[in-house]
Amino acid sequence: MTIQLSPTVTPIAHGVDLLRADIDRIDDQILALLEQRYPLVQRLAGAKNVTGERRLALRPARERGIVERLAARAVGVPEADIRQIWRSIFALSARHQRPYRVILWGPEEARLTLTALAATRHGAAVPVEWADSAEEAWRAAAGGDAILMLPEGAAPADAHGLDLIERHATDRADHPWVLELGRLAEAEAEPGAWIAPTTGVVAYLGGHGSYSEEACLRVAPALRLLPLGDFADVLRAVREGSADLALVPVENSLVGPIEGVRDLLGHPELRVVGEEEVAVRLHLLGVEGASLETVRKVASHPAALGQCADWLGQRSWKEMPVASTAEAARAVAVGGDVTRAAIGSEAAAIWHGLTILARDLQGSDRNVTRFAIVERRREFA
Ligand SMILES: O=C(O)C(=O)C[C@]1(C(=O)O)C=C[C@@H](O)C=C1
Repeated sequence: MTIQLSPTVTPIAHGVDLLRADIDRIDDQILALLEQRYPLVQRLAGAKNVTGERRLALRPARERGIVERLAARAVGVPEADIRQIWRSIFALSARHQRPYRVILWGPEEARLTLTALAATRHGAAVPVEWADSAEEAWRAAAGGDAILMLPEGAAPADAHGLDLIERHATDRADHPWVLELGRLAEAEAEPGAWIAPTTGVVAYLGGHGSYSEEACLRVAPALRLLPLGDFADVLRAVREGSADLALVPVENSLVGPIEGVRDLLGHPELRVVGEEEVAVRLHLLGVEGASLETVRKVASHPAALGQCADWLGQRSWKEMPVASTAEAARAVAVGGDVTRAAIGSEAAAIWHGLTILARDLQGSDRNVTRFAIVERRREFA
């Protein structure tokens, strides 16, 4: 759309009036476009179901995409100006979709920086409050209706459960970075929009024959597999860069959320980029010579033991929770003991040379585990 402007060469006495008339015409156009933009934002609120959960309406990845696209098109408007103008639009739009406030926390010397940053980032439309402690600030943001801004390193010990919205550089040596954190929608990237890398390393729990391995092979078959001992190690590998991707189970249709994973996923340097569902069949695996009569102890990951609770309830075997189904199978194979069995997949039986003593112990025909595909946030990469 091109707007008809007055000729630029005008006598100076009339120049100001004519220029202002042009500016008024452009402002009318901007307003007319905002009149069209606002209802679209409202409709998006419905599509995003921002009232359903206590989570922010803000979508930082989408905001970055818009600013990048506009900056690439711009000729005379600097990128910093585009970012500043659209930040106000985004903050107002998000606030119309679902009200939020900004909570600030930091030492005395960081207060000016934080106040100024909150104002430029969210504009005057968003209420700003100071918290009395780091813990209080964190709790407020974890409630889902507030954004927390604090200098890097000022987070309370053991803090988790918030997503990184943005990392702002400041001009202060004593607090060079301010983090902006909040509870974002589960997978901020649209499901399906993520494209698996074709080189690199994928970390997962367990080893050969685990369902996590199956999830990795489905999602990113070209990547080198990096099996690790527990969920904390798997996600640390992504944060520290020794893996490009991690796959971790978050929920199983029979036993619900997988213990401990959700908290670890809340780390601000991590980002869930997609999901993969894997149908899980669990079998009893033993060494040669073992049978249902010889077994006394059964080892597996607690979630797998839980999925077989009905079947195991009919026996008086001792249940041994271990780090993963693959680890259980490995230990049984190495032990060579007919009184011990593992619960795991057919692939685990093949990998470890075990015999399947009983099939499909899971309590339902439809036993599905949902895996999160996790990357390091771009800001930290
Ligand atoms: O795309 C969305 O999800 C929106 O809510 C729209 C919009 C926008 O104004 O463009 C608003 C807030 C979000 O942070 C990102 C984009």
